[in-house]
Amino acid sequence: MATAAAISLSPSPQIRRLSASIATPIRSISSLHFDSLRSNSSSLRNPSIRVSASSMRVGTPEKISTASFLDRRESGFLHFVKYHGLGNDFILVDNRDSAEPRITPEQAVKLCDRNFGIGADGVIFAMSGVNGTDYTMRIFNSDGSEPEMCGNGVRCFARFIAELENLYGKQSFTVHTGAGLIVPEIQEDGKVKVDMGEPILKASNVPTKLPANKDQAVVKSDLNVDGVIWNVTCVSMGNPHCVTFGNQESQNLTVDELNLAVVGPKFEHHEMFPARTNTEFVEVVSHEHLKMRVWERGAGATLACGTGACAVVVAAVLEGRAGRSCTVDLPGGPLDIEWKEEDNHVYMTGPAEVVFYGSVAV
Ligand SMILES: N[C@@H](CCC[C@H](N)C(=O)O)C(=O)O
Repeated sequence: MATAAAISLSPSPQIRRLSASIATPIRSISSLHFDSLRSNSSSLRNPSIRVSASSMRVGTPEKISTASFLDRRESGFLHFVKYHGLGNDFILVDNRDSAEPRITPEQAVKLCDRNFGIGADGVIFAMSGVNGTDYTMRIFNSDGSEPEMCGNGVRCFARFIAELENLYGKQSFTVHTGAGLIVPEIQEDGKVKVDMGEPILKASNVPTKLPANKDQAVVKSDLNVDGVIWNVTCVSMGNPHCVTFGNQESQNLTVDELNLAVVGPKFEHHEMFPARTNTEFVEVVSHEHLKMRVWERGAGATLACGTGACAVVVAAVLEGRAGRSCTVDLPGGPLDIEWKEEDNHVYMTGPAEVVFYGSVAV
């Protein structure tokens, strides 16, 4: 099977070294016979033990101990677990022994590549807690930028920590993120409910340069995108979101008809968003049911965005389109979102699943 030949070499020696080393994981990962992980962890010590990509079957590695796999510390290798939350997928790295991410943003870009790498929307690092929190979560987007928060990612993070620490049943953790304190709770059914904190509406803190209303928020404002006037509401869930339900041509979007790849980047890089933005395009199905597609800052079209779904419910309430408790359908599946009146916090509930375990030479 071709491996190294498929790797494009970059000009800088550092990146060249990385490119060459990625040749190993591509062969290893594509050749892992996932069912073998259940009963024979020796295949992990020698991932090329099974070399037939055509025989690859993906199974959930129920019996393997994540902790013992990730405990291995051969220099030059990064052991990871790939997770997804409704198809929003991440490479999870045990980084509890260091205050710096174990790979660089440039390496993250390579690993996230869906053709030449592992393939993911981002890399998440599980680190020790600070200021009394249990853990710290950091994340690199697939373009190497570092966002403040990731909703689907923090659900995966909670399940990853539970695996690392051999914890079962209901568990909750305090997690320090760039968006402040986030509290995920693993429920008995395996889903994760996350206290996502309070939404930020003050325009300058979202941040957006769009003119704010008297409450300093941007709600149902006009945004000119290449001559089309969109109605947008801007919400930060620690990271910036621009939520739209329609434009001058179509007051109520049919999201399946959108050409996301064309319109998404125009929002992301719009001059009104100094830190770029995530954008959610939303269709109101009913007062408790919304459907959205997302263009993520630094990752493009993804199958789901947890912070985005939270921002959508906040925007829908502010625009009087929906109630505080909604099911939000994303391309990868539904999330339950509640913006609680009592504490002003947004709560998100949804799944997080292991996809596979792997090692890459870095
Ligand atoms: N998919 C995530 C959001 C990840 C960060 C985002 N791309 C950004 O740059 O803000 C989620 O589930 O929230």
